[in-house]
Amino acid sequence: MIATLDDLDAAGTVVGLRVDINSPVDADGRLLDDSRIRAHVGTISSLLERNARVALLAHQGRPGGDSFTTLEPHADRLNELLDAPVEYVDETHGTSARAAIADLTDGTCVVLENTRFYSEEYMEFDSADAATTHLVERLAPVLDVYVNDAFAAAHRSQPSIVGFPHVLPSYAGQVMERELAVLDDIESTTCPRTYVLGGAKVSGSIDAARDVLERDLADTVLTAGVVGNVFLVADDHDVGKASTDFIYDQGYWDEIDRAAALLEEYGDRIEYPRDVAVERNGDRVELPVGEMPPADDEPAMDVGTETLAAYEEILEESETVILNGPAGVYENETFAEGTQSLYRAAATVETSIVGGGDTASAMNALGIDGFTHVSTGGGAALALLTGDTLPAVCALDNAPVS
Ligand SMILES: Nc1ncnc2c1ncn2[C@@H]1O[C@H](COP(=O)(O)OP(=O)(O)OP(=O)(O)O)[C@@H](O)[C@H]1O
Ligand SMILES: O=C(O)[C@H](O)COP(=O)(O)O
Repeated sequence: MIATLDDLDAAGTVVGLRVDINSPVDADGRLLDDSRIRAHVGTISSLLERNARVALLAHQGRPGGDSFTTLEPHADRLNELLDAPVEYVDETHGTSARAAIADLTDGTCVVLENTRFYSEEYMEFDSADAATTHLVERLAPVLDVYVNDAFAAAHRSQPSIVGFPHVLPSYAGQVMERELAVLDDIESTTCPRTYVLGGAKVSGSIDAARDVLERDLADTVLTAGVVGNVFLVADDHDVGKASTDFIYDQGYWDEIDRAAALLEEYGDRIEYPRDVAVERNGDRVELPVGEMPPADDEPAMDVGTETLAAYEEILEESETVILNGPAGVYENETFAEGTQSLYRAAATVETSIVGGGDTASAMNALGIDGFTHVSTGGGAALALLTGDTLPAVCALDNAPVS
């Protein structure tokens, strides 16, 4: 049984709080979306109001990636959102970081620097070995307890996620608690239950599709995005050179056989696009499957209106819908129609659960709300829906009791 904040005597306690505020940023590192930062305000405020002393741990981006930046903008945004003072230190476990933690007073918070600025954080360990990393060995002695609120990174067995629970009394934060309560209990939702698997996480989506079909969790799986294109190819349709090259370049070519095997076994419960919207000289041109392939330089960027009509009919008959990943390249307004229409239809279903950091950002960008639950996690939500045990949850489950 995982301990929660209800079990923590917070007053005067130095709390190492791991959150996931990994956010879209522009070329200058400015925040483009603060959904994940806002999602953690409840947990942070609750601890500060109870006079805890909070050291915030988080990652931003991946080494070498475009969004691999400092957490200073995140600390500035938290300062705007929280009533209590939020400091920032440009270190994670060095002397300045430990001094900043020692200087905390009741009800104050310091944001430590991006955990992934240190190479060990981007490696995977079991909980015991993670506890021997520099990050954990240097920070644990200056912390009293650890709280993990970073559901969106819960599928990563990295030191800041699984190391501290091996050596400190540990608790789930409010986001972690809420996400597990919803996503780890899909069985209790009512049927017919439809899954919409879109976006670009093809391997995880096919894992999830197989799992929910094998476990009879899904009455229907609707595919869209790159996932939908892979299923089109798996059923011997030619999506055109541009999208075929994209699938290959993303390393998803082997997924086509896995998708074909799923169609073979569960074809009556899997839907893929009947038409796609391709980009032709910058315009949106819809092509029914029977008229494909498009020209070599015309990528399939969205699902078409015929597909949307068919999918929306299935959603109208559904009692529960779980969605992960957008239907198309929603960042480009010309190809946002599929995501907008499909997610608006999904929001009218009795129980609607949205997974995915990108998907949640898409919902905000497109002004779509009304869902029962919007997860902060993409890969983590998919892993949970696939029946995987999340390393973060396993570590919390085995943590020493305070
Ligand atoms: N047909 C398509 N071709 C190429 N890219 C697509 C297509 N459809 C959707 N995408 C891209 O998929 C990306 C989002 O997919 P992803 O699976 O990462 O979503 P997510 O799980 O909600 O996000 P995350 O887990 O990364 O927070 C978007 O950037 C979008 O542009
Ligand atoms: O954005 C996410 O999915 C989480 O923050 C995990 O990030 P990662 O995929 O870079 O580990």
